[in-house]
Amino acid sequence: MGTPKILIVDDRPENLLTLEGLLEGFDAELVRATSGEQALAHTLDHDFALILLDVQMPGMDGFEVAELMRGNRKTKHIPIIFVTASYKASEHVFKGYESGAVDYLLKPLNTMVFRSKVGVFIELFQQRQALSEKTLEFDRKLVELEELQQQLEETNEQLLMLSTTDGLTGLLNWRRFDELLNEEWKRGSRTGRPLSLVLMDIDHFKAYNDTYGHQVGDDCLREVAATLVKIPMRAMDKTARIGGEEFAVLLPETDCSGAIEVANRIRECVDALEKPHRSSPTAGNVTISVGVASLVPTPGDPARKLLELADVALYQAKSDGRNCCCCHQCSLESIA
Ligand SMILES: Nc1nc2c(ncn2[C@@H]2O[C@H](COP(=O)(O)OP(=O)(O)OP(=O)(O)O)[C@@H](O)[C@H]2O)c(=O)[nH]1
Repeated sequence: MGTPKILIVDDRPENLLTLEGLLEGFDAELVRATSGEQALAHTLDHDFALILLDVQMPGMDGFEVAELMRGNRKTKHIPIIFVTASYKASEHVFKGYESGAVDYLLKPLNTMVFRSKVGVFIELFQQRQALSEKTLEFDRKLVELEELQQQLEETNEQLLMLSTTDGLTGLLNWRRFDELLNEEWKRGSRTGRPLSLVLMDIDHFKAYNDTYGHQVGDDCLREVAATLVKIPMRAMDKTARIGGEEFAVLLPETDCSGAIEVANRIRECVDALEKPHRSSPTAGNVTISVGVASLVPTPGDPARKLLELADVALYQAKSDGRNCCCCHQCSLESIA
């Protein structure tokens, strides 16, 4: 906090000296002006705690100075005490207050009264300064807090993303898929609408890895995942990588025939990639086998039931020669 400044204005140097004497002992810096013009100029360079203003001065008098100060945004809040020897009854006092003065003292000044008034204004100024510093600090802290909050939200979003996403393919991971399966199972139990699951497994992927290397195997997994993402599906359908070379699509409110349609589309799209797989005993390119299961969820049964049925269908598709779809509901008949 800076030392409070007091502007003393009087055209007579001896009066300025008297004021200085009366102000002795205050922890304040005194700035002097011998005319109204000089006083106004000082107000532009300093922030005063108080102005002691002589009324009668040649040129611009004290009232004019006060009026001009009240009209200016930077100076209108500065308290003014008019100090004058001329006492012309209440009309002058009134004029002083009208122009914005906060007090009006007559010469000769009563030392006790004068000093106690000045003391009050210095204290007020210091309180105002302390308040504005606290306000600034508070604003700074508020900005810091908002930044921290934003960082926290971003970190939480990233954490959530990491905990629900498969790092290799960007698809949902097993953990999230399992949650969704349970949620949709419960929803289906309430609505009585069917829930379908399409389970996919890349054929002879061990041989693919052995032939082309693990890195190329990873690229292949990404490519299959990207193909799944491109296949048009409804917003509520969820695609996940649920195991090494195993993928799943959860299809809420979809019956068996709808799920078979999706399953065939997916299998055809992967086949159409024509991605070479020279060590595949069943095809010259990367293919997938697909198992489909569809159920109207029953409240007492676990959601895993759907997964188990789809798994049985997938096993059947593998047994049927791979690169095909099997549906559990269709008596495990191969459908492609
Ligand atoms: N590159 C790569 N390979 C993986 C990843 N996860 C699992 N695998 C491999 O996938 C292969 C799966 O092999 P298997 O379960 O024997 O099945 P498969 O060779 O695909 O044979 P079928 O499923 O019967 O057609 C294993 O060799 C795993 O090491 C992965 O993240 N990246």
